[in-house]
Amino acid sequence: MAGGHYPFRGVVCFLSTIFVFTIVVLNWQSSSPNLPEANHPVIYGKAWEKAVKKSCKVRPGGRHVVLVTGAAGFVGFHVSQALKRRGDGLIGLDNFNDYYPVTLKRARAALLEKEGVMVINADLNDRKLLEALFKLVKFTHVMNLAAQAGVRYAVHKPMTYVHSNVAGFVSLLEECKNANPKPAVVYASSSSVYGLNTKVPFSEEDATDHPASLYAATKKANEMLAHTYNHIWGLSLTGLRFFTVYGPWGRPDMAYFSFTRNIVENKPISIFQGPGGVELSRDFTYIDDVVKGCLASIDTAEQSLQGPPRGNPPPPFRIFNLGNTNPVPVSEFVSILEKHLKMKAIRNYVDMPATGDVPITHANVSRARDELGYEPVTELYTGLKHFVKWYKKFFLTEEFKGTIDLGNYKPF
Ligand SMILES: O=C(O)[C@H]1O[C@H](OP(=O)(O)OP(=O)(O)OC[C@H]2O[C@@H](n3ccc(=O)[nH]c3=O)[C@H](O)[C@@H]2O)[C@H](O)[C@@H](O)[C@@H]1O
Repeated sequence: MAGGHYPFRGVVCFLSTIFVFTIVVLNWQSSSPNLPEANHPVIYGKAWEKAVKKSCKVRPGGRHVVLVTGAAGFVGFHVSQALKRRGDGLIGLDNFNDYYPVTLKRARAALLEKEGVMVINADLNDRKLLEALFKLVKFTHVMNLAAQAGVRYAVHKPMTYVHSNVAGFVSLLEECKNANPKPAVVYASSSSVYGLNTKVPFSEEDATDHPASLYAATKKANEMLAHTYNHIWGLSLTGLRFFTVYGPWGRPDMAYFSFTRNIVENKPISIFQGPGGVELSRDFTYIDDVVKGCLASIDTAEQSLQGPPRGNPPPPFRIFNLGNTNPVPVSEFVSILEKHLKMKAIRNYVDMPATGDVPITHANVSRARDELGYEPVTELYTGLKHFVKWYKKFFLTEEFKGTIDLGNYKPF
């Protein structure tokens, strides 16, 4: 009797395994912080391919065809705009993760789309999509600005840094080395790789063996991974160490943005102090200067080796500091914000949390000056003036108020 039930039980068992598996996969997908929500639903369809090609068309004045990752992010948005405006063809990629309000990322992407730049909603780990893109378009360059940013958040969500900055970067490099032609790659590193170094200003030749945060460690990992792909596959790789980049359309998790918001809303701000009440200083660098450095890196990058390396020397492996060369204590930077906002900040001086900040950043940019013609020209006073003007327009004027809804967002 019981024996008669066994085949039936087998079927039930099989079906429930499938059911449980499906639930697990669906759950995993919905809990994945970086799950792309397709804004270009007909991926791989003819219309999609046509749109990709249109976005990548080189116009008069342009030379390159660039894949810009992190295009809906702060630096990626500005770099994409600058490339498009000078005639280069490009496609943007972004996973629109919700580390900070997605409304801001969508607003940046919408502006890009208006200017003819398609921004695809996808993650760097989406190998199928990358493969399809590289098959469809002969990219001359890849500008990798996609990353899980933020120094302090890494204490709370280490795995999202591993997912985007480490796994995502390797996935991208794999596709670059498989592509035909192989593009030259420029990627974002960070001043944080200098970590606990005490010798200032920071030079590219300095050792970077003591990262103070997991974020910094992933950026250092990017540089190391880049080295191996340069060495083994002959990919052209250029790393850019950005120094606290700020400006219009910036990141609400960063101090200049969150402080502005709090000052305007009459809320207190916390100014971190190091041991012994020492002020932290940052080499705040204005976005327009950084964009020039990014474009010059693309323009001066040698081609990747095409075909198997077969003992041919790889193109130069390059790393540049893109800073302002003038560190400013955080409280002085708050005073400048107060002037532009014509409001007083409620300042709370607090001990710096043990979440990975370093006392000072200060860039030596001689190498970038020599090889890229990089010259930071924007004083902090002027740069913050531009930022405050933008902030007032989008968050305080009747015309634009509400177009970028930051809700109750508070950075870590
Ligand atoms: O240049 C870099 O390498 C890094 O610059 C910034 O990191 P950070 O310099 O920490 O930028 P903010 O978060 O804007 O902080 C600026 C300064 O304000 C301080 N701060 C921040 C937040 C706060 O509530 N209070 C405060 O005093 C920080 O300690 C820091 O000295 C970016 O967030 C990183 O993604 C980037 O890689």
